Amino acid sequence: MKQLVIATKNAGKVEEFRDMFSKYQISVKSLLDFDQEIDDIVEDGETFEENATIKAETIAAEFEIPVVADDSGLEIDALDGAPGIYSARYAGEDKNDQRNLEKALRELNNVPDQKRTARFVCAVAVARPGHETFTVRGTCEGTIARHPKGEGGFGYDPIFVPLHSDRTMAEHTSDEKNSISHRKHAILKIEEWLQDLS
Ligand SMILES: O=P(O)(O)OP(=O)(O)OP(=O)(O)OC[C@H]1O[C@@H](n2cnc3c(O)ncnc32)[C@H](O)[C@@H]1O
Ligand SMILES: [Mg+2]
Repeated sequence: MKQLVIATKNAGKVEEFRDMFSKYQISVKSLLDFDQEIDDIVEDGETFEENATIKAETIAAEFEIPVVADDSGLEIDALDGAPGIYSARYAGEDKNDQRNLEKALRELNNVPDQKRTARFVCAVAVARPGHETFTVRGTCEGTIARHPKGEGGFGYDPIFVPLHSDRTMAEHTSDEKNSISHRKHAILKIEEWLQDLS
């Protein structure tokens, strides 16, 4: 079994990468699996791609191994793309999913249904010692619901209704989410690289 390190401390992301990488015979290790304490990486880039690159290159340099990183978030059109790259800390430094989605709903309180369009964005960076880092981007279009619903997924999933669905992402099974998500679309773009990984 091939192994790949995902430079994330987000357990929800880890589970999705694990599920989606299993078909490539790749087992996933994350920053949650290291014995030593790994400091939080400062994500001070201006784009999802810059932040994914910072995370991947930090860990690839530290451990001299190939690393994949994910920087993702929710862009809400009526909020000019917010929370965007600031999605994790939208409602404060403690990165609380529930408070983040409540804040998004509050901001959209007076926004009518047809103007509640949004998308999930996922930039994936691949960093290897001695190689140029590259990034890909996947998106998932949808709208923001009036109220949170569902128990699946993580983050903003309870308020995001993907296009062509009448359920929130949190009401989708993990297999359903992993077939339409922004993360899935990003991973499809590195499929060849994943297949060639030794
Ligand atoms: O940086 P790492 O350690 O990977 O973990 P993180 O949780 O800080 O991750 P990001 O910096 O990429 O921030 C992503 C934000 O977007 C949210 N998000 C990302 N993917 C999502 C998904 O598939 N469903 C719902 N929310 C998602 C997530 O909850 C965070 O608030
Ligand atoms: Mg982060």
